Amino acid sequence: MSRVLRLGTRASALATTQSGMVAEMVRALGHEVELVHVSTEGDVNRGPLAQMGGTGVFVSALRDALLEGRVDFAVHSLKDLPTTPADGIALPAIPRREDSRDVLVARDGLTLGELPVGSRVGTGSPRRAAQLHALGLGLDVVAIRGNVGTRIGKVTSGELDAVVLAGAGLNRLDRADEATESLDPLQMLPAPGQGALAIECRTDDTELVELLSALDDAATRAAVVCERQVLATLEAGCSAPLGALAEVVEGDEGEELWIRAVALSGDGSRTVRMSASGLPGDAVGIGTRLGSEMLAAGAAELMEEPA
Ligand SMILES: NCc1[nH]cc(CCC(=O)O)c1CC(=O)O
Repeated sequence: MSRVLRLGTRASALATTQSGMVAEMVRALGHEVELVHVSTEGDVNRGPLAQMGGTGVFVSALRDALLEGRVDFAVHSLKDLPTTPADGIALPAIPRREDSRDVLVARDGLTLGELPVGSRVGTGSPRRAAQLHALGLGLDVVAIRGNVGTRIGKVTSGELDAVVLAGAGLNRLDRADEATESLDPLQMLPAPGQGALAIECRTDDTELVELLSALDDAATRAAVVCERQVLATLEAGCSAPLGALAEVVEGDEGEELWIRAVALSGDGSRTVRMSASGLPGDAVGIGTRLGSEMLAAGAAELMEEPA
């Protein structure tokens, strides 16, 4: 391709790092890439995300820039993408996911189990808050927002005893060594799509759709499609108290997809926890089945209960 490819990115450290990683992947395929900054409502407005129209606040400005031809492609954290496809926007690549787990960054190197009763643990995520409450450790869950640096700063300053963050974000910012524990998904299931990147471009830019599809990882795509199908079936948004984690593993008869999911009441006192498995090619079907079973068990009503 002879043109220079313009990669639209938000200005945050995590967004520019993720875009930089993808820019390198595209350059490795032999193409020229330049980064173009685009600001979004989620960056400008510092209020609680849940009051900002919920899903997609970080996403729509980049999609507008794509559709208006100001940029050629964009990188999102997959977990921030609404489950409904956008008109004119293609998702040619979901690169290989590395760490999907949440991590704890606590004072004095503490793990979750070592935090004393009454410890102040910060998170802005209803999913993380509900799962923290559900552990029954007597933690005081404090609502916070801000970028990774701001959140960790509240532990460094002594304002909080710990915060919970996506491990992938810390790894990408080269701050993985600040995590004091990677949380076992048995205790803390991640958000659907957590840790995976989504690369978007215009559907009608068929040349670029084809080029970017070289960066797609089929196993990661199957896993996150399944996780997001649970979310869609439960008609929940990215800020719902819902965790889901799927993996493609080698079984006796070839590849199998496994998924675990949990829906919680806001205060974590009630949970619907279920799992399913099947063939990776049936990721949508597996996610729909699991979501339907969770609905039948009352998951939708649970998630509406306040914190
Ligand atoms: N909610 C914002 C957000 N969107 C994606 C990530 C981390 C990177 C990822 O999950 O891929 C984060 C930060 C966090 O949850 O700690």
